[in-house]
Amino acid sequence: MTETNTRAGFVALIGEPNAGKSTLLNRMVGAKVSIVTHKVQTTRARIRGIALHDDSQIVFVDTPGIFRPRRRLDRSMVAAAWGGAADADVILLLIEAHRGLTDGAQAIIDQLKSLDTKTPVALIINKIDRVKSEVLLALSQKLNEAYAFQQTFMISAEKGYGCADLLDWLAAQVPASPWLYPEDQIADLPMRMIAAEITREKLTLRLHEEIPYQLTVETEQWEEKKDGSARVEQVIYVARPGHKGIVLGKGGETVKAVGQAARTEMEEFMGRRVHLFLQVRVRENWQNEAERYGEMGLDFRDGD
Ligand SMILES: Nc1nc2c(ncn2[C@@H]2O[C@H](COP(=O)(O)OP(=O)(O)OP(=O)(O)O)[C@@H](O)[C@H]2O)c(=O)[nH]1
Repeated sequence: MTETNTRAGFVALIGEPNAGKSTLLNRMVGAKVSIVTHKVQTTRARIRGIALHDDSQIVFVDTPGIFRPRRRLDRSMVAAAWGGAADADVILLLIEAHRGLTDGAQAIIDQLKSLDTKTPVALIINKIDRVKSEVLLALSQKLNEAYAFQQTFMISAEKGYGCADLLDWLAAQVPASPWLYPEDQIADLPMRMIAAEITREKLTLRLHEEIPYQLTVETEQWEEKKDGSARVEQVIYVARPGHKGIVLGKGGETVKAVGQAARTEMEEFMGRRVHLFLQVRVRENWQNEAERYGEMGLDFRDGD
């Protein structure tokens, strides 16, 4: 390929929590780089995935779900989301077909209007597999009255409907440019952080209610072994002493199951053997500690 034909740019995915941003990112990139669960607000970092299509390299910024921030951590997440949108070449606003124009979606549209950016915004009506086709046209009209979207796509990120058209369009939208990343790179997150995200996803799937939002996972040690395997040591930080027992489970069975599931996925992702060691520690104030934010790819905002 000659460099003169290439295109490259950033695409920001915005939308309410659970709109399907991570699912869409994974479908576009064709590999699992951002964690997807049924629970809201699982995405904390500005994870990027890279899709190659035609001669275009499309770099996705998977932002945290945009919602009304209360806690300090939440405010950092929201700031990261809008920061990603403002820097992008294209913004995709995801709306859930069965929920329509919710108050939360309207708040995002209001924020978009105040963004003072010429960045084109496309409307992505996602989860069309969950509604009858008759409702889609009316929903699309209503949303296009609320904001002057450049383009509307109706998709199912999960089933793949409409995703090829969206990818074609994005490939044509990003500006003429040399590629920004080496061809074989699918995520610019360091492996340590991906490994921590994998463990956090497994914890989120196993634990209930508030606890997943009150814990964080860090990869403390990463050792490359001579036989090609990796020895990975991670710490699960919980916010309250009472949570430690819950994460450990009876006789340590919860953390053991989490570790097994996480190890299997890390091995699939990296294509080699992994020895994973998990520890649970209480750190009551972790949500207010500046260094944790840097590790999650977020800015720490001082002052409450
Ligand atoms: N039926 C259906 N479900 C979908 C579709 N796309 C995503 N989902 C589901 O919706 C849920 C949320 O998807 P995510 O991709 O994690 O959503 P997100 O917007 O990244 O969420 P946050 O990280 O909380 O911001 C998951 O259970 C997905 O499986 C779709 O096209 N159809």
